[in-house]
Amino acid sequence: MNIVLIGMMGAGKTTLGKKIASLKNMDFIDVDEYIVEKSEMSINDMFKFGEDFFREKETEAIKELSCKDNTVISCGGGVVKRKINSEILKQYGMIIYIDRPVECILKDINAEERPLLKDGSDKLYQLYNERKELYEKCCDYRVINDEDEESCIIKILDIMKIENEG
Ligand SMILES: Nc1ncnc2c1ncn2[C@@H]1O[C@H](COP(=O)(O)OP(=O)(O)O)[C@@H](O)[C@H]1O
Ligand SMILES: O=C(O)C1=C[C@@H](OP(=O)(O)O)[C@@H](O)[C@H](O)C1
Ligand SMILES: [Mg+2]
Repeated sequence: MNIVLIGMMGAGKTTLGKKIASLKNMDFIDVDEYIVEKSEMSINDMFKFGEDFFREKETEAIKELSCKDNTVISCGGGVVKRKINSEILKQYGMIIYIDRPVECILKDINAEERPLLKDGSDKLYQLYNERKELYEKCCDYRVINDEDEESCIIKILDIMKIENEG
């Protein structure tokens, strides 16, 4: 059984995914880190070739993860933009949407590391509005992450417990 984390950039997918995996003795894969390692290029550099260049690599990476089991897979925020990605991820396991308010995200995010935010943080509100329906449609569970990391981890562990018992 795999856990797939989706949600906006800065929602906490990478941070929470690592912690959940370690607490539950599961493997951890961050799709962005996987792509960066494989292509030996930073995400920022990939975006210099256009967003599609990165999205192709993202779809390729997701396809390659099909052999995974007992793994927490943290995706990049834009993974739901391509229907094919959502379809593949649904087969991998339980999809949890980490829904963190944009105001909270803005306190933590380093916009320089996120190429899509180069035009300013208003862009984050725009992306949130564009994507929230896609996240909701793609997920099995939605977790509101508006407190500290620990509170969100407890919510995710509760969902995993319910799934295991059910
Ligand atoms: N409640 C919270 N949940 C997750 N991350 C949080 C929380 N509060 C603060 N943070 C910080 O916000 C940042 C989230 O970034 P990251 O895990 O890279 O998100 P994502 O992978 O979704 O883009 C981290 O620096 C993390 O320490
Ligand atoms: O939302 C997006 O389109 C993106 C989110 C990033 O991942 P995180 O959500 O882990 O920050 C990364 O994949 C890339 O910068 C594009
Ligand atoms: Mg991440």
